[in-house]
This record gives sequence, C-alpha cells and structure tokens, in this order.
Amino acid sequence: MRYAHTVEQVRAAEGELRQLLPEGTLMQRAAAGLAATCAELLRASGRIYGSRVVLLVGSGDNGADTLFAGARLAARGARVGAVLLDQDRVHRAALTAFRAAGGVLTGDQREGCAEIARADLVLDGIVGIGGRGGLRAGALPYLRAVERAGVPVVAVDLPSGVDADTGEVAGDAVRAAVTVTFGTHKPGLLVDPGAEYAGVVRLVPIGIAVPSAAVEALQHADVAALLPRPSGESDKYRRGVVGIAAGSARYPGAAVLAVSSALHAGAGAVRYTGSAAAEVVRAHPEVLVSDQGPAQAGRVQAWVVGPGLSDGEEAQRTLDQALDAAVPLLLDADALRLLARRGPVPRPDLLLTPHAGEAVALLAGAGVQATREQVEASRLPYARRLAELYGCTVLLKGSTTLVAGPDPAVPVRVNPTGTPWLATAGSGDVLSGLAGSLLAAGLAPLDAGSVAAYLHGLAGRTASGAAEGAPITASEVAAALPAAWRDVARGAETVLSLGKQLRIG
Ligand SMILES: NC(=O)C1=CN([C@@H]2O[C@H](COP(=O)(O)OP(=O)(O)OC[C@H]3O[C@@H](n4cnc5c(N)ncnc54)[C@H](OP(=O)(O)O)[C@@H]3O)[C@@H](O)[C@H]2O)[C@@H](O)CC1
Ligand SMILES: [K+]
Repeated sequence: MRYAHTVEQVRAAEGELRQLLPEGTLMQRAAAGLAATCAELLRASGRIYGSRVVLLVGSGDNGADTLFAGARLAARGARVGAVLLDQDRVHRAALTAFRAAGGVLTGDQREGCAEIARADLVLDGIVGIGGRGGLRAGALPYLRAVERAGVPVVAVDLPSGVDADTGEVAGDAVRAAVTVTFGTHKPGLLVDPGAEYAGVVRLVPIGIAVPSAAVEALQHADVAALLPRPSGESDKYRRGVVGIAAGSARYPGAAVLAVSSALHAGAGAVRYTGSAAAEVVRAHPEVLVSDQGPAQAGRVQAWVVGPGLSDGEEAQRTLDQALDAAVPLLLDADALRLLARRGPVPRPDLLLTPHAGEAVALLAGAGVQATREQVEASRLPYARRLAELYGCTVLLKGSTTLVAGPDPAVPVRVNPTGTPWLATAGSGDVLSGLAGSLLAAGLAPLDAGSVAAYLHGLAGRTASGAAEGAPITASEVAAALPAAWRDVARGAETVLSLGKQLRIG
C-alpha cells in the first residue's frame, strides 16, 4: 500500500520527532535524499561534475531543503546557481552552506532566466507543504523560462502550486519530471490534477511516524490479497452470483459489456435481467437471463444496476426492486441519475460509480450545487463529500479514479493504474460489471471498487500496449481482464518467493 497524509498529520509527526533529534536533522535527511535523486538524474544524462543546476528558492523550509541539496551537488562539482524569490527572507544557515560549497546566487530576473535556459536540471523549492493559494506572480517569469527551455524539473516535496492535501491547482503550477517527497506521500501527489504535475514520485523516508493515512493507493500485493479465490468446496453460489440489470433497446451493448466483465471477475455465475437478453445470451451463453426485473430474477449475492438502462418508468421499477433486495448493490450510469432524483438512500452496502457529470447530478440530488469543472478540479473533496452525503461508498471515475467510503476516518483509495486510453465508450460498463462481480464474491464496497479500478486500469494498459499505447475498445479491455488478474496474482507470488529467499516471508 502506498499511503498519503495531510499537511496537518505531517506537521504533527514532524513536531514530535524534532524534539528527539538534534536541530536540523530532518532537513538534512530530506536534503540528502533530494541531492541523491538529482545526482542520479544528472549521471543518467551525462555527469555531475560540470553539469548546470538552477535552484528556485522560496522563503520557507522548502527553499532551505533545496539550498542544502544544492550545496551537496555543488560539493560534487556541479555548477549550481540559486534564484532567491524573496531576497529578504531566506533560510540563513542553508544559504551559508550553499555558498560555502561553491553555489552562487544568480543576479536579476534576466540573468536567472538565462541560467535556466542553459541548465541541465532545475529544482523547484519555491514552496512546499506551507503553500497557500496559487503560485505568486514573482515565480512566474522563472516558470515560463523553464517551460521555454524544456529543462527537467525536480520538485522538492511537491510541485509548487499544487495543493498538498487535495491535488487542486489554482492557476499556475510547476510541472515536474520527478517529485522527491519527504516522510510520506501527500494526497495531492496521487490525485489529479496535482498528480499530473508531479511526474514520477520518489519518497525519501526521514523517520517520521505518521498515523492512519488520509489517502492510500493499492499495489499489486494488496490487490492479490483481496482477489477472491475459489477453494475445493466452492460452488457457484459460494463463489457469488452477480445480477446485472442493464441495457435497453437503445443500448443493448452496455449490458453485454457489463456481463462480459462480470464473467471475468470472480463471481460463480451471472444473472441478467433486462431487454437485451437475446444479445447477452448470444455473446455469453453461460449467462442466466430473464426480462422480469430483479425481484423475479432469482438468487444473487449482489446487483449491478444502470449501464445503458435508460431512465423511464421501467428503469425506475428496476432500481426500486434492486434497492429492495437485501444484497449489496452497485449503481452506475442511468441508475445514478434516477437515484439523484430521489436523493440519498443511506446504505453501507451501496457502491455508486459516477463520472464527474453524474457526480454533479448526485450532488444536486443532495442539495449541493457544483459544476463538472469544479468536480474535476477538486476530485478528492467531492468524492468524500458525495460518500458522506449518500452514506455509502463512492467510486469517482476519471483521470485518477477515487474510492471514498462514508466514514471520513477511513482513507480514500486512489487508483494508481490506468491509461488515458480508457476514456472510451463502454469502459464504465466494464468497470461496473467487474466491481459488481467482486461485491458478489464478498468484497466490501471499498475493496470491490478499488480492486475493480485497479484491474480495469491494468487491463486497459495491457490492451493498449506498453508506453504510449494505442486506442482501445471497451470489449478489448474486458477481454484483457484475465491477463490483468494473472499479472496481479503472479506479482504477489514473486514478492512472496522473494520474501522466502530473504527469509522475511
Ligand atoms: N514537515 C516536515 O516533516 C519536514 C519539512 N521539510 C520541508 O519544509 C517544507 C515546509 O516548510 P515551511 O513550513 O517553511 O513551508 P514552505 O512550504 O516552505 O512554504 C512557506 C513559505 O512560502 C511562502 N508561501 C506560501 N504560499 C506561497 C505561494 N503560494 N507562493 C509562494 N510562496 C508562498 C510563505 O510566505 P508567506 O505566506 O509568509 O509570505 C512561507 O515563507 C516542506 O515542504 C519540506 O520541503 C523538510 O525540511 C523535512 C521535514
Ligand atoms: K516545491
């Protein structure tokens, strides 16, 4: 698991540790880790000796970390120049160390920008977890110079301009190739739009002990541990039967896609009810179909309602019946719009899977006005808000998919897999079938949603191909699910056997 903590949590943990250590220890640990990463990057593209590095130094401790790291690089022969964004407010000890190691201060703004144009690497130490609001005007000319030169940036602790707690970006922010963060991840490094500015994130442990995380990201081993596995005694009911109420005359394909991914996701059987039964059976003869609605469809351990359902009276009846069934329930697409009309139905076994537009409708259904743009820009706060308002688990789809439970003390899960190519028609139908199948197999809504998002993202990458990838269809994503599943399971086995070799397993 990858954990992220809020600024308040980091400050509290740092405060405790600081009392036990000699003055400046944490900052030196941070600077050493930062310098090591910069040295690695410089070495990879040439050599450290004689390379040109420019530091953008703000008035707080983020700037101080940067100066101390700059001193270490200067001591190894790099030509390091520092732009002080506030001449009168700079960490004195850090500046002294920087100069003593051979670092120089750049002159006026023109000279600073000229240095940036020649640089091999720029360090962004403008502001860290103490930042408030967007970047201030004084930093902008340097930001523009960095963009013009296309020089790689290492962000110190987090890219300046990104809100550490939420990932929100108000106005301009630094775009980093690498972010070296200290002690723990910050939510803004894992959640878009902030995550997009952070590049590759490297964590430097500095010894602080942080409590329960605000945000966490599953990794292969976590997902492997949560995947349902049939045992010798399993029959289809013990493995879980998932019911899917989806599709309409206009959108039969949504039903086929949701069913297809549900079949690949661990449930023992899939029941389908709706008007696309003929299409579903043609594509998947193993599915039990009916057109009588959830109440008459037979026993299931979870319902998925919504993909391609349309929003007429029949759809409303379908939703009502599924809400009456005493089993976990996933609502997606049209079912979310129907739910928004009636407002929250607090149920801990309910999983909602909106994209930003559907989130806007759900928020409105609970009396909160917001625009799609606002939800996209503040994904983390809105995901939490929706989960609290609706008293259930919410999976907010999008550039970084988030899964928030109704209890604010439980960390929000942020999905680390995926590819922009997944933004394709039918992709959401695949995700809902997958998550519903996992619910039926017995996973809690938070686990079902986050494991589904993880596998969905991996399958998207597999279908799309390595690196830049290529366009994919939702059917291809569904077809790639077994490969993603195997990849996760195999990864965990590798870790286990490595653990045994090292005698830690
Ligand atoms: N905690 C830890 O465990 C450890 C933390 N460490 C490091 O300390 C960093 C936090 O340092 P910090 O508290 O001094 O705050 P920091 O981020 O430098 O910013 C505050 C300064 O910036 C200014 N400023 C504010 N907003 C701004 C804006 N939008 N744009 C521009 N400027 C803005 C603000 O000025 P003011 O608002 O007063 O005018 C103030 O002077 C942390 O990120 C990490 O790098 C490590 O050393 C190891 C242990
Ligand atoms: K920074």
